[in-house]
Amino acid sequence: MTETGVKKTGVLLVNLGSPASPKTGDVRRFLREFLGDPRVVNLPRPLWWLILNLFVLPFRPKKSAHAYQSIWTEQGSPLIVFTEKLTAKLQDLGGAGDSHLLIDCAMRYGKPALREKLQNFKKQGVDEIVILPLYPQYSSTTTASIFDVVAEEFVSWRHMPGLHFISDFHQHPSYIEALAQSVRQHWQANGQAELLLLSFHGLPAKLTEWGDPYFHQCQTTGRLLAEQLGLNDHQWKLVFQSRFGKAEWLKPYCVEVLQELPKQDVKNVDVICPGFSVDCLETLEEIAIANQEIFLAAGGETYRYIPCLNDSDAHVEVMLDLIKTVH
Ligand SMILES: C=CC1=C(C)c2cc3[nH]c(cc4nc(cc5[nH]c(cc1n2)c(C)c5CCC(=O)O)C(CCC(=O)O)=C4C)c(C)c3C=C
Ligand SMILES: [Fe+2]
Ligand SMILES: [Fe+2]
Repeated sequence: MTETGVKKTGVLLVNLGSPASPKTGDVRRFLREFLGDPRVVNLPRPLWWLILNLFVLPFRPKKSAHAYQSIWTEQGSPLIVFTEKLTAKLQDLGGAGDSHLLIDCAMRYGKPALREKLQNFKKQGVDEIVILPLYPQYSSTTTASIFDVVAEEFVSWRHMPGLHFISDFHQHPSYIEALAQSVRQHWQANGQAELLLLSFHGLPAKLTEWGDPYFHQCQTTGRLLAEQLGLNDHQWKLVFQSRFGKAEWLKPYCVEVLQELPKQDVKNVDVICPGFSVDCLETLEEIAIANQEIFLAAGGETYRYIPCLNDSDAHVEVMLDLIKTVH
């Protein structure tokens, strides 16, 4: 509690995280932590332990390290740099005249560690904590995994603060409007392609049967964004990217659609990734570089990637609106 008796609130933006560096060893450490999370891979533990240690960790890190090297910046991983810049802007705008509001960010895997940031809030004597996962659409593999760590940390706290957990914002009007504004700006600068492709990170298809609402939330985001932009059904399409492993994932697969489109005489596309709050490996390397090459090789002519909301003012407004809904 502050001297004036006003409640002190800590707001934590939480993102997935990145390796400490794009070197193979650091990428292996990161993938071991990430892929070892039972929320991310649901297989029976002993079976997955064998697959992970015999077939994934000896090979995947080298390939992923190469991909990370292609997007790494002087300041570090784009995902962490953008998340930190967004947080800094939010501190300036939202935190300023509101000294009882502490705003910070953390990563679910790697550093800055989520539990350390929660302990910081504890030291500062917060009365309430707002956890804001930077995943617009809820998934058990991402959002729930953040909750698991928060819950684990609280086990050892004698005095647990109030807790607000923002489980998704897939249809929040500010988020939809910020996306629409970003698309309109892109069209003004580059012209409008025949098709707007909305690409979301994929998931094993079984998770939807088991009750994960991610697929439906992606569809809702897509429909609302298309409505906001006044697009008819032929002018946009929703796809899923970043398939991992051999199981069936959510469809349609982004890569397959990009290979088919030129055959259907659709040769110009704009691509946006509304399921990612900030640009990262999966958008900058996979979508903006690798998938562009696939589309052009299949006969496509223009392929333009629309960046994530990143640290834009519109994104800061989305975050402030979300915090206002609970604080
Ligand atoms: C079983 C595997 C995976 C599931 C399920 C999964 C879900 C999922 N992931 C994101 C967001 C991101 N994933 C990122 C990287 C990444 N994802 C997987 C696997 C699964 N993701 C791997 C193995 C990797 C590492 C890179 C690689 O080897 O390909 C990232 C980027 C991190 C960065 O540092 O830039 C993000 C972001 C979501 C939203 C999601 C489910 C909805
Ligand atoms: Fe306040
Ligand atoms: Fe992922």
